[in-house]
Amino acid sequence: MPQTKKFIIDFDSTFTQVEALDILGEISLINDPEKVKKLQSIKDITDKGMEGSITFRESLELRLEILKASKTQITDLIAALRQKVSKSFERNKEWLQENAKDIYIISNGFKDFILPIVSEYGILKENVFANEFVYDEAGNIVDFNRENPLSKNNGKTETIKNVNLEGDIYVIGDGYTDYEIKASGLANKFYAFTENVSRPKVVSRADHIAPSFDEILYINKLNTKFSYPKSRIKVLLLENVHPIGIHLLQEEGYEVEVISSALSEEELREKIKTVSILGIRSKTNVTKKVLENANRLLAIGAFCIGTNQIDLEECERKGIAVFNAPFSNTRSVVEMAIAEIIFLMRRLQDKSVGMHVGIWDKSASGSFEIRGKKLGIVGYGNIGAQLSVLAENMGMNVFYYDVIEKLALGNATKVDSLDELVSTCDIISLHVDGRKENRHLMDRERIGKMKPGAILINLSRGHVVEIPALRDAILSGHLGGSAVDVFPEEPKNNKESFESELKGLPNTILTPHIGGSTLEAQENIARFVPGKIMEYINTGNTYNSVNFPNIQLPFLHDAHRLIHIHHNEPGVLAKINQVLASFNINIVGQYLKTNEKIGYVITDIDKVYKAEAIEALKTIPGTIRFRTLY
Ligand SMILES: NC(=O)c1ccc[n+]([C@@H]2O[C@H](COP(=O)([O-])OP(=O)(O)OC[C@H]3O[C@@H](n4cnc5c(N)ncnc54)[C@H](O)[C@@H]3O)[C@@H](O)[C@H]2O)c1
Ligand SMILES: O=C(O)CC[C@@H](O)C(=O)O
Repeated sequence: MPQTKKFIIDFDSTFTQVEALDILGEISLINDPEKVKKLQSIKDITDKGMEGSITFRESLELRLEILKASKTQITDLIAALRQKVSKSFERNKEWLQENAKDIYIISNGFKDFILPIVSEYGILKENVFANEFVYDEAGNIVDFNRENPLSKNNGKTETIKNVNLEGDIYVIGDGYTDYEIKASGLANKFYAFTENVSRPKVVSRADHIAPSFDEILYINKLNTKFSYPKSRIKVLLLENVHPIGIHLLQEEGYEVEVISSALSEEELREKIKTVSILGIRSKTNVTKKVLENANRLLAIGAFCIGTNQIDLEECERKGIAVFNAPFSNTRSVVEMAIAEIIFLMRRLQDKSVGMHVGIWDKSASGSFEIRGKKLGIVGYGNIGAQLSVLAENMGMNVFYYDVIEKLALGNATKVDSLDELVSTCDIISLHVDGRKENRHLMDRERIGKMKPGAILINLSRGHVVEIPALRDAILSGHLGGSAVDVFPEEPKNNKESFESELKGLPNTILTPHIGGSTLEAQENIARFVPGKIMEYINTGNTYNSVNFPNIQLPFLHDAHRLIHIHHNEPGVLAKINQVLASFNINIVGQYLKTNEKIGYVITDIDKVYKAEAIEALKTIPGTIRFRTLY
């Protein structure tokens, strides 16, 4: 059935993210020595007008007086505004084009720049109501058409009266003048549009607060492109995720909450109730107890490599996909390992600390080159293998041990047992993953097997080394030194103090879990992880997921996508297809992948089907989670 609602949309800060006259000011005042002051005045006047504390006509006169703009600058303004259309209108361009006859732009802005922008979204010229500039012969803006009702107070209301619209009329805007349309009885509903700006005086009068245009389409059951409004997807980002990650998720239209530290189990258990996407680093433990409350959670992004802090099995059982950044910080860790090997072999740490308290200890005793020394790498994964290449390039002899078969890079030599590796190498560097079984991999006995004077580096996970045993080995002089970046207990944030038995030991470098903390690495991670999550939410792709069967799906064209996550038990796919057949639904494409615990079935179907079919699919026995994409 064709939709019959009419939408009146405001332009400045609603259809576009910005106030056009502010941008015009940036252009026309570019060479004005008082530009900053004047731009601020324009903004202040705009706000006063929007809040209703000065009349609209006053605000217009005052701003044009400051702007002193010209026709050629309007052309530049149009180019700038094209880049600033609000994301949710951009996302729903097709819908606007298809429903153009029911969309009206009523704005106190100017047709001169509004028409070129909105016409690209199919909006009809005759449905655009706005002011008009008056130019002099040289093309300078000298006034506005004072006869146009929109240049006067209550102009929007007057305009709508003249247009005489019929049917249900919904007003979407961020300003007081938009609310006034509803207040004067000319519209059924007023949606305060808060995607770009939220004005308390306006929001408090709204029938509905709309953080995006998707939201308005969704509540009016007009959503044809997105099955669920992104603004209803709540993201919680913990532990100082790089601002790029925050920005990308906000730009996608999600509601993003940012907390700089990790949360305790109890705090997270409470917070998680309303969260759909959780972003963490290494210090937030996502336990079974936390997950008990995570009923809206679709995905977790570990903005790091390690995922041992997350109960992956429980996530799988609840249909929560987990993604990490397996490569983004590996180079940073390797560079730090190289630096620490040199530092410890030259005892630079102690020398530097001594100098700071006035000790001049010029001696070669206990200081060695790294050239020709034996480096033993435990765990020859992404980090271990890169370290192997760099260390060899610096003249070290590299040996490694891994529990699985790994190709030796360069001249590195694979060793058959960990004990053999630790007892023959001068430096042992740990790069194993954080699985539980690796707890105390370097225990007292194994540390005891290390060569006298050898060095132990741990940049992997805190539980891998038995800390009291390491302390004793250094104090007794059995080991020549150590560098430790990761600890069994780490402070949740930079305000909490650090406690460890390793504090104050000789030739021991202690760092606050910063192996991957370079700006390059954090930026890479902040781009990679949101990218994976958004792909999963938007297309169902699970490629690179840590706990889900990996599927790389084709783009969705002219179909709806059913995403069905179920316990891996016999017959679920058959039941899905039985339901589809019983509702006479045509399958366009179907993809299935399972792992030991779950099955992941993606079915693309023709767009027309009965809503009951979806209900039937949701109730198939064994279903963990079901969602629809279109
Ligand atoms: N300090 C930091 O800031 C920092 C930064 C990034 C990664 N990390 C940690 O570094 C470690 C390595 O990361 P990666 O990306 O190279 O991981 P990876 O998964 O690519 O490699 C780990 C390797 O260790 C091997 N392994 C596991 N247990 C082993 C054992 N008992 N003995 C021998 N080999 C074993 C695995 O088979 C695998 O090849 C992880 O624990 C990760 O969490 C720390
Ligand atoms: O940045 C972090 O918190 C974790 C870094 C590192 O341990 C990782 O797993 O990538």
